[in-house]
Amino acid sequence: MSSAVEVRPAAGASALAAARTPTTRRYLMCAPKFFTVEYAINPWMDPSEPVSTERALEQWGELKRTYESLGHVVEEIEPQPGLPDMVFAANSGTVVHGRVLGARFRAAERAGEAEFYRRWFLEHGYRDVVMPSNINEAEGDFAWSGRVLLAGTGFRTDPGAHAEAQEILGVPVVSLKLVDPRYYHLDTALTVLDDSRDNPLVTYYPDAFSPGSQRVLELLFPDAVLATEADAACLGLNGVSDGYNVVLPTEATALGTALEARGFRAHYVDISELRKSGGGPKCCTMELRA
Ligand SMILES: CN(C)C(=N)NCCC[C@H](N)C(=O)O
Repeated sequence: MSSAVEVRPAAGASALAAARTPTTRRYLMCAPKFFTVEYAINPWMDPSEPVSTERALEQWGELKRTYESLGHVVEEIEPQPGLPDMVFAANSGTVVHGRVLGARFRAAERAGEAEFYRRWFLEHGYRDVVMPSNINEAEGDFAWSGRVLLAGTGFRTDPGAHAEAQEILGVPVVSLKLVDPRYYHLDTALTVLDDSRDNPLVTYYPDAFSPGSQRVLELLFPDAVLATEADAACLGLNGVSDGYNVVLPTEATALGTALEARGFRAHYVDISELRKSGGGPKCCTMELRA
């Protein structure tokens, strides 16, 4: 990572606020050129509700420009007709320390996306690219937190994919069980705010997790920012952080305020059209970690 700049919390911020350090990120995104909601594979999707592809493109463009204005590098993959959910790039690969674990989707409707992303990695110089045998929806259920890969299961990613990720990526994996179908992917219930090795921090909505997984999160992240039902219900936990700047859906102002009290800076984007498919900022953003 590069361009580390230490940012001090504003005067008057809570005593819990720490110095935050943003680092430049590389993201892979896919324009929602063919975005529609024509099937329902999660509770947010209603194919009878009208969807504007044009509006989705505008919102996605604003998200991309937000990252660029924060100094991040955004790569793009070509969208493909017939794959309306391909905009959710985070579902198609987990990249940690330059190693890539590809995706295997649970729904037949999304299965075709994985191969386009695999090819993108190979064409962009990635040599260590492994496609999984278990169902694994990539960063939808895998979140790198600096020392361990947090791994969700319960709705999409198979529990067996967690051991596979550990073996292929060579990092410790901690399994977490999701229990609320509205929060079907880990990244709808938890955001990594700081993925530095020495100071990892997350925010999460406890009720989205089984009691055992809640205890694991408490042990791993005793200082975590606990999100409310209202924060989660607008997909507020589908945020993207660079260690200081956190990009959140427009409606997630209460969560944004809580994060600012802890020394982060909230940036809001309207993702209302993409949310009709059950996605938010993080879903549209795969991080390419060197
Ligand atoms: C983090 N990511 C990527 C997500 N949570 N993904 C949104 C996927 C939405 C899609 N309609 C689906 O149901 O698969």
